[in-house]
Amino acid sequence: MLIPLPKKNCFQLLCNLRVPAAGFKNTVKNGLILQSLSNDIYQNLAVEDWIHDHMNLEGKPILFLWRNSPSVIIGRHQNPWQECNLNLMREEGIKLARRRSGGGTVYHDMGNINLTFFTTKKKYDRMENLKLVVRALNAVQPQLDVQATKRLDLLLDGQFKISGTASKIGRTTAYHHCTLLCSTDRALLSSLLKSPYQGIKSTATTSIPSLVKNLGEKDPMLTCEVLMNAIAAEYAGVHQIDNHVNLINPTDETRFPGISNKVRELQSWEWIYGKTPNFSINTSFNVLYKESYLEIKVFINVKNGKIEICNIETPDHWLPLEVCDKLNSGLIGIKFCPTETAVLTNTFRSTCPEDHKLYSKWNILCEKIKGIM
Ligand SMILES: Nc1ncnc2c1ncn2[C@@H]1O[C@H](COP(=O)(O)OC(=O)CCCC[C@@H]2CCSS2)[C@@H](O)[C@H]1O
Repeated sequence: MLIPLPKKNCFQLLCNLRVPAAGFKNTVKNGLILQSLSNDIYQNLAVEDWIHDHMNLEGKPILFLWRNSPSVIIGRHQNPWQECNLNLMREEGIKLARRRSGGGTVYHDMGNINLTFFTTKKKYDRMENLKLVVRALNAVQPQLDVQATKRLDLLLDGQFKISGTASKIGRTTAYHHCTLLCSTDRALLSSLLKSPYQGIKSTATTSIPSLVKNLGEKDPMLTCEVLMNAIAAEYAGVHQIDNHVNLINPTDETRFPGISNKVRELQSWEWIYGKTPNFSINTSFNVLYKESYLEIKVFINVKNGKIEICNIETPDHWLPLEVCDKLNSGLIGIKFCPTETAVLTNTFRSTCPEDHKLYSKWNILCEKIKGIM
């Protein structure tokens, strides 16, 4: 539930984050620089939502700087099964988030900076923002060859992506957010952003993979801290504001009334997986039986993240038809996720008669089905 706050007051709330000094309100009139104290992707995305929903940015743009612990962030209209390796993410404890803006999937860790440029819809200008970032980079290292592309990536040496862009345009307010790779784990980035799932058909937005590089690999002086300060200084110069970075705590309900509800929504299964555009999976796998392989065919249709149609076909000399049908009908309506499937298949398993062969085939089948989720 949104707590309706007059938009003007919200700006005062944020202005007051700084130790109040005489004349402070005058010095922040033309803009504000914020930096999050949190490294939690859901909390930081909630700050973006909160500012977008509550602030009147007329004549007062905001730059928000933030970093996250390891997370994969998909675009608003994407399919996580198509974009990333969910099994690897679960193993490595890497968070998955769906953002409100469109576009492709990126990986964040503490070696990646995120910049959000909030403005009125009228003042929204992504190329200007990227030029500001390029100037800040060149102020630190004049020899860097960084250029913005037509699709608003930043490329290093004409070929390596160091920044990706996305945006959200509301009725009156807009934001442009982008990443900046300083010292991200590139090996992990590329293994996480490779989907192992076969046979997915969907209309979801697909990402555009690029060769990536860290600025720190070019010059070790280019750390996240140095670059955040340089960008803040350039922003302050452009907007003629005090070059002070206001540290904010996204869990502070007195500063951001209603923010915990936003965090909860961003963390929910319904938002992350449930908002996936409808899709189907048409695949098959082999199981070894009496020294030869048998093919198991799977067709699953997923609507709002839940299984709508399920058609698993096993050779009936391997698994009795009624057992397979039991699985097909049991899966309908449940979340397309391994934990829900495990609950269901464990319940079935316990109703299995003391038939060890059947029990083991059932196990193999259930593990394979969970593996595609
Ligand atoms: N952190 C990061 N920075 C730059 N490029 C990346 C990153 N992670 C992955 N990639 C590369 O970009 C493509 C996807 O490119 P694609 O163009 O499809 O998508 C984007 O760029 C989206 C940028 C979203 C920025 C938001 C800002 C705050 S929250 S997330 C991916 O396959 C990798 O090759």
